[in-house]
Amino acid sequence: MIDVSELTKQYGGRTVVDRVSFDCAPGTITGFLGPNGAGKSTTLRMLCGLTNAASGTATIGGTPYRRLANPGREIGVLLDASAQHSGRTGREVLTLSAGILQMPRQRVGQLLELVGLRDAGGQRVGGYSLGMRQRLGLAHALLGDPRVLVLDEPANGLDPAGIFWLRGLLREFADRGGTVLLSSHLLREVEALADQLVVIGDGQVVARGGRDELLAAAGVRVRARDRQALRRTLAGAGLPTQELEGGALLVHTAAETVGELAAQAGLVLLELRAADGGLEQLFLSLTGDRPTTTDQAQPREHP
Ligand SMILES: Nc1ncnc2c1ncn2[C@@H]1O[C@H](COP(=O)(O)OP(=O)(O)OP(=O)(O)O)[C@@H](O)[C@H]1O
Repeated sequence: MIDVSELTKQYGGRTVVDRVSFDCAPGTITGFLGPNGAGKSTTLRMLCGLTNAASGTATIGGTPYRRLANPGREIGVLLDASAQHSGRTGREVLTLSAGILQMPRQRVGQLLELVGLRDAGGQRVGGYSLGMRQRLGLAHALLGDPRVLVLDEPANGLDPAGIFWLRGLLREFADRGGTVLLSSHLLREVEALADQLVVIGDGQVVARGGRDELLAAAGVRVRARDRQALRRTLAGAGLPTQELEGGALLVHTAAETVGELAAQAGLVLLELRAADGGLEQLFLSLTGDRPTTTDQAQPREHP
């Protein structure tokens, strides 16, 4: 369990993280979203004890990162995949860390296999692509068999197959009771992966909650064989509708509610899904910013 409470940070007299609070429960994946410079990385760095907070607290299982006896066994962290020793091989990097974490050496081979670097384990990290460094960073984060993962832009540099693989890996980790917190600009990625969302804009949390519940605010697109009957049914349940192109209706409620009402009324639905834009619309309306919707984000360096 991650618990962030009233976390605040100033740089040069400017508040860049402003009383940020949220928590992440075991078995869930939380997406931490916000435009460039919103304060995501700074928040994650404070959570992982890399930057001091001006005020507020951040704990992992009730303990601040710096007071964890063997942090790598509790929390796996990947904040900057490019910050790895370029002169060592992937296998050496993991073997050194396995020693520090007191993990059995055979775990190194297992993890290289898991992240798809079995054949590249003997190559120097300096020759790795960004996607390979990201995979190595994930192996590193998973090395101590932690219950919590904190990942800053983990999909950066991964190709579509890599992103698909990452999704499965994180979902399985959460399904086994792990807690995942990941930041991303890639809204479609987060939409597909996270069950909880924390949206930050200008240092402040502007929305947080279940993904489905937050997306319901963006509305549902529904199309029935008999549009007028559907409109009457929804209106009868106190749900006003708006006309969309293609004969569809926009309604502000959960898709499940629309489906149930339609079924009760014996209506045939031809389409029922989150309204176009989904998370992107939500993000824009909350932060007034333009998100990155393709895999173009670049890693940042932190002084
Ligand atoms: N070490 C630092 N010194 C001074 N200002 C900093 C430092 N680190 C971050 N900032 C500033 O704090 C603000 C928040 O930065 P942060 O990196 O946390 O944002 P972010 O949401 O992670 O952005 P991005 O998505 O672009 O990585 C920015 O205005 C940034 O310029």
